[in-house]
Amino acid sequence: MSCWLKEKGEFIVNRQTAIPLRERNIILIGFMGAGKTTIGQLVAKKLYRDFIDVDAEIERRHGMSISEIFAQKGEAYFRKVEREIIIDLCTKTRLKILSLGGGAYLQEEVRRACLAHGIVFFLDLSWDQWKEERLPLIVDSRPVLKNKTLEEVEQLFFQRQSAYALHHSRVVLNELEAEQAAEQIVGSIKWTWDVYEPNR
Ligand SMILES: Nc1ncnc2c1ncn2[C@@H]1O[C@H](COP(=O)(O)OP(=O)(O)O)[C@@H](O)[C@H]1O
Ligand SMILES: O=C(O)C1=C[C@@H](OP(=O)(O)O)[C@@H](O)[C@H](O)C1
Ligand SMILES: [Mg+2]
Repeated sequence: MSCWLKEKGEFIVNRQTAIPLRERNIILIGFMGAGKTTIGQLVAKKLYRDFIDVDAEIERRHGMSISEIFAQKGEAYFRKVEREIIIDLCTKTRLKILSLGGGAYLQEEVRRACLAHGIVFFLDLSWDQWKEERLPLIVDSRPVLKNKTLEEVEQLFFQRQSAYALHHSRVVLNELEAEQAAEQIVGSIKWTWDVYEPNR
């Protein structure tokens, strides 16, 4: 398989897809509360592109919150809808900034579609920082955290890392403000565009 490698940003892009790099969707993955929605919005603004938050899109289509969908239709239903929407967005849209829900990327079909058609950024945050700073902010709004002990959440956090490791580029968030993280993503993407698709 031929690929591009940007060592500094750990940037590896599959060249087999015909979509030019500049047109590919930029996809943010990572654990819940890492900042995918917040940072995705900022990246979209900086690049003058449309932003789609997959959770918000699911809520819009159902007229229900994610918590209500989990409670009334169950997690398996939510995962099916999330998978279908992401595959649809990956295969039918370009030039978007997409923020996934933290569990979406655990599904192999989702990973395959994202890696083949988009440019995937992993927003990486340490467990200690997540536990201290993010958990209090999101504990009431994420149904996956409901009725779990801290030990169980920690287990989930580390279980998911092997899926998140399958990315094109990683941003280490520890200590970064959302604005700084967005700047880093934009810098990395522009570098890649200029190096691999000059004169476009
Ligand atoms: N870089 C950051 N530094 C501090 N707080 C942040 C940062 N990014 C996001 N947050 C806060 O963390 C919470 C979760 O952010 P969100 O964007 O919803 O994450 P995700 O979409 O990954 O679940 C929000 O309250 C948000 O304001
Ligand atoms: O990690 C998960 O399983 C989930 C993460 C949430 O999105 P965020 O990652 O944006 O919080 C949302 O999709 C749902 O509550 C399930
Ligand atoms: Mg989100």
